[in-house]
Amino acid sequence: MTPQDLKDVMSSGLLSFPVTDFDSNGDFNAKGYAARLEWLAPYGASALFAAGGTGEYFSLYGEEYGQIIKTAVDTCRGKVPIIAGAGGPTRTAIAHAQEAERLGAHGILLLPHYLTEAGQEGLIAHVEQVCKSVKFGVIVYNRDRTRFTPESLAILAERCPNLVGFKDGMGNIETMSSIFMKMGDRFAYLGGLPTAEIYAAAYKALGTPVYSSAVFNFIPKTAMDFYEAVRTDDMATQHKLLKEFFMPYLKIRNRVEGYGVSIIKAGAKLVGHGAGPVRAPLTDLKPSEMEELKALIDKLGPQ
Ligand SMILES: O=C([O-])C(=O)C[C@H](O)[C@@H](O)C(=O)[O-]
Repeated sequence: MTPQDLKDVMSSGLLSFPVTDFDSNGDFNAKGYAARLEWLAPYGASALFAAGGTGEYFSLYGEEYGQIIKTAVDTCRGKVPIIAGAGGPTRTAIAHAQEAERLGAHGILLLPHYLTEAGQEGLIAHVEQVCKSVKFGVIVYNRDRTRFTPESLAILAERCPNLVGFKDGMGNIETMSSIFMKMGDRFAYLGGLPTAEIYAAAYKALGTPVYSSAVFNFIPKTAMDFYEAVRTDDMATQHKLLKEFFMPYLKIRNRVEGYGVSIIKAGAKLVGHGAGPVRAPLTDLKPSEMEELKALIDKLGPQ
């Protein structure tokens, strides 16, 4: 897939980030992961991000990365494009980006670098080195310590023709608006804040209607229904789902840092597609929280 093809894929529809399956020892469970992707692929997401944030990229080790990307690419070939997460230190991000390309992924999402603060010049060098290490398309993820100004993105767009996408995980309307006004259709834009449904209508009003859904992992039909309601400006359906599901869901999610991922694995377990425990430093939901989440899911009806 060329970078332009990746940009086209990212320009419409709902995208999602599958969780990564671990067995009871906490090791990668390729069989479970393949079954998960087989289950999710027909629901109509435009692309799936393997080993992204919700896929616990930050907890992966050694050869697991390649095993996860290979499983995703092999399982979804001909069904749905696979964009691989890659991030951390520049050299790690490059090694993973190149491995993902070799394994047949359709592009990468460049996740934040590790720990340290960095100025714009350094961030530009980081992204440029990763982009230049591969031929396929790159989407940059604006989050945490890796935050870009519109000017930095313009420099990167000039230097890196294969940088085709911008995923926002910050939710700063002024920044997002300035970036969109400066870069226009040079990038495809992805609203990717945790539980992106909450921001979907606002981002659409800014001119960037595409978003990624983590809840797609356990309520794929509702996630697609919500996306359709955003696409068609059906505010009644959006408000009903926000009120009845997403707002009480946020109350559980916001109880503990890191629950943004844990609650997705909890939901997958509750709907019979368990992906095993999260890895430390994340923690799993407590039994009483599982009960609360189950009650919310049950109200939505069959998926
Ligand atoms: O890195 C990640 O997993 C994300 O931020 C994507 C999620 O799908 C996010 O958009 C969400 O939680 O809905």
